[in-house]
Amino acid sequence: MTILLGSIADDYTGASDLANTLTKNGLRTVQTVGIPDPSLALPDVDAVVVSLKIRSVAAKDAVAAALEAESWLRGRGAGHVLYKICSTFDSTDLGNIGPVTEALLSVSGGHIALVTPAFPETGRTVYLGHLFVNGQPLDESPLKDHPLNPMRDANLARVLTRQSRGKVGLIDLPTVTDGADAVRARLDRLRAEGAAAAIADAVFERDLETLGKAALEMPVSTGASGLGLGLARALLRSGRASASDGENEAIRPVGGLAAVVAGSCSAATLKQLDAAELHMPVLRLDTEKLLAGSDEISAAIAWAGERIGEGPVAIAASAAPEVVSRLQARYGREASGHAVETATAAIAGELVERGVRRLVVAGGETSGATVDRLGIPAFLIGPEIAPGVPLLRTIGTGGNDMLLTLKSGNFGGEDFFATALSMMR
Ligand SMILES: Nc1ncnc2c1ncn2[C@@H]1O[C@H](COP(=O)(O)OP(=O)(O)O)[C@@H](O)[C@H]1O
Ligand SMILES: O=C(O)[C@H](O)C(=O)COP(=O)(O)O
Repeated sequence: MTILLGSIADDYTGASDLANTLTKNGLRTVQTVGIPDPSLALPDVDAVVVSLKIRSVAAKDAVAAALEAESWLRGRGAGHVLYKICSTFDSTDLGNIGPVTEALLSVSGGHIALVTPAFPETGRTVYLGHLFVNGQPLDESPLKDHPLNPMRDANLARVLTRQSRGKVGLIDLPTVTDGADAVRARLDRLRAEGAAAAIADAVFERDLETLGKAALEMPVSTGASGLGLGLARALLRSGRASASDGENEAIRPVGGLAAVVAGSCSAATLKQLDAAELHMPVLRLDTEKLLAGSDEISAAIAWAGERIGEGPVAIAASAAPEVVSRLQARYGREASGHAVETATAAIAGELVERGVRRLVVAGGETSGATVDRLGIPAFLIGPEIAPGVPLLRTIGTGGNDMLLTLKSGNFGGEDFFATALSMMR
């Protein structure tokens, strides 16, 4: 298998989001979970998105995992590697967007990385280096209350500088509007001034097409699905890739029971759970009792066992910011996050043991913990359920196929869970 484009995603929902965008824009794409075992038969594709769970780990560990994935992707022919980060630039001052970007540059011969989280289709735009989420500055959006990495600064050059060794420059919207040559010239000037990365403005898809065309001439870039759109379209327009119809066997029914497991505490997910409660049983986990040592996992499985034969059920740890803050104040941010992820993953594992074959998971870290617990090696990309969220079909599970949806916390409309379950047969 020789691929054109490789990507290293810092969480699993972000990986499926990007895989969805690449597929929609004509690239045959597969999503792997980490570096696949050599025995795994992957389909012939143009792009591979390697899912890693490195958004919230120590920078040195994120760098090591990313470099291993980069080497695997280059070994399969990837001429360009996109480090896929969150469209809301989820990170803390301790990394990892800066350290991983600089590490990828150091091994690829690249000198400067174009960086943009813009993804206008989902309301993420960048202007003068400032990120806006549905028109709100990042630090005034719900992302300011994220459980693991509250985003308190909309100026991405400042955010990236705080976690990078090199300087961070800006490619402003007028330069982007002047086209790919102007972007390249700006990158050359910034590199000459000692910059290792440049935040690029983007408000419309045409800006992403310009940035993708410019970025593709370099070995590395960093961004969200919007930059993936630009890279895909640049590959097709250059003739290096031929458009695929996106048809594959991902949508073939798997049957079995169905469930939703939610760990995202985003405003979107909380609304989606409230809407789901109108048409399906929803269990809200008591995370205080969970962390105090009560066997909430067994209780949740017993609750599900009484209901799941009648139809899909949802089990959610998700809670409002003030509830999350209380738990974090008592047990610590990282410890409570990890404990809850471990619990929701264990619940998902027990549900699959009891016949669930169609599973919707809400949350990036939550999805990573769950997919790792289920031991899934890779996914085929199915149809889009909502912008940024595709249906996925497992591969490499010995014929015991499952359909999954790994929903980015902030994505999807209020009826997302009903829509996803209706498409997963
Ligand atoms: N009630 C809760 N209290 C504290 N942390 C929680 C609670 N529910 C979920 N979490 C944690 O919050 C984090 C949510 O992150 P993630 O799954 O990536 O969602 P998102 O996609 O919205 O960022 C996870 O670490 C999860 O374990
Ligand atoms: O928003 C994005 O770019 C991706 O979908 C993503 O990274 C989602 O991460 P989350 O933790 O599920 O919000």
